[in-house]
Parts: sequence; C-alpha cells; structure tokens
Amino acid sequence: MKITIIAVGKIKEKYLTAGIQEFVKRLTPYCKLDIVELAEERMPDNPSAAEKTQALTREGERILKAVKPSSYLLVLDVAGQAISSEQLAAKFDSLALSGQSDLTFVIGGAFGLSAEVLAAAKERLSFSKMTFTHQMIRLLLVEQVYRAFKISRGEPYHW
Ligand SMILES: C[S@@+](CC[C@H](N)C(=O)[O-])C[C@H]1O[C@@H](n2cnc3c(N)ncnc32)[C@H](O)[C@@H]1O
Repeated sequence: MKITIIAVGKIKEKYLTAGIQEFVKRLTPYCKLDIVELAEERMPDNPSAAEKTQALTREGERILKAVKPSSYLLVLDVAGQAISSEQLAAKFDSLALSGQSDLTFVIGGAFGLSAEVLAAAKERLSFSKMTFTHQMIRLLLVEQVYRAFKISRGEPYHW
C-alpha cells in the first residue's frame, strides 16, 4: 500500500520528530509512506475572518495540487467521523480489496482546512472532539496507521 501524508506546517519539537521518525521506520515493512510538508500561508497578527479564509483557500489550493487524483483522500478534521483503530484497519483492508492501494491523509495547519479541501475528501476523520496541534496529530496519525497494519495482520502490539 502507498500512503502519503500531506501536512501543513513544520514539526518544530524534537520529541515529536523523534516519535514520528520511529513510526515511519516501523511502517517500512507495511507500506510505502511519504510525508509531504507544505508551508503555512503567511497571516497577519490578529487576522480578520476574511484574511483567514483567503489564507486557508490558498493553502487548500496547494494541498489539492499535491493530491494525486487517483489517490483515496482522507482528511483529518476535528468535526469529522470518529472511528476505532479496528475500523481504520478494516478500511485499509476493504480499500486494498477493492483495488485502491493509494491513500492520502491531509493534516491542516493552525487554522484548519479550507471548505474546498473538506469537500474534496472521501472521508473526514476525527481523532476526538479535542483539538490537537498540527504537530501532535502527525505523530498520532503515524501511530494509528501503524496500529491499523498490525491489527490487519493479526500481529502483536500494545493492544
Ligand atoms: C490546530 S488544528 C486546526 C484547528 C482549527 N481550529 C480547526 O478547527 O480545524 C490543525 C490540524 O490538525 C488536525 N487535527 C487537530 N485535532 C484533530 C482531531 N481531534 N481530529 C482530527 N484532526 C485533528 C486537523 O487536520 C487540523 O486541521
């Protein structure tokens, strides 16, 4: 399976970089994983609602350009659908069975994702009702992708 994570913004915390790298390494036998990091749009201090929307729209255009049209697009969105790790594993399996082995996950920046990106997604996934930083959610995502492969293969992990 080929998995691409498109993420807006850099990881600045060393402890998160180390955690993400660990799961990227662990995922090597299970999938080909690419992380595409896009720059955050510049925003004035205390942006107005219109300035935020404009910046999100520009960011969204760059995100959508980076998504391969044939890839199955899942976006991470606080207001999306909450699913279990087992359901994520089952989703990977059913997509692979249906011939879809190219998935793209998108993580938004500090102000979230544009309406266009949300509308383009096949699925909007929520990791809980709580909001995480874009840096933290990247670690959570790679761990959940790893967990999904372990579940799907019936391999031991910290259940
Ligand atoms: C700091 S959050 C953006 C918060 C923004 N106010 C919003 O409502 O989208 C940055 C990105 O992290 C991801 N994210 C943060 N918390 C999440 C959660 N609980 N579930 C899914 N994605 C989350 C989303 O992709 C979001 O665009």
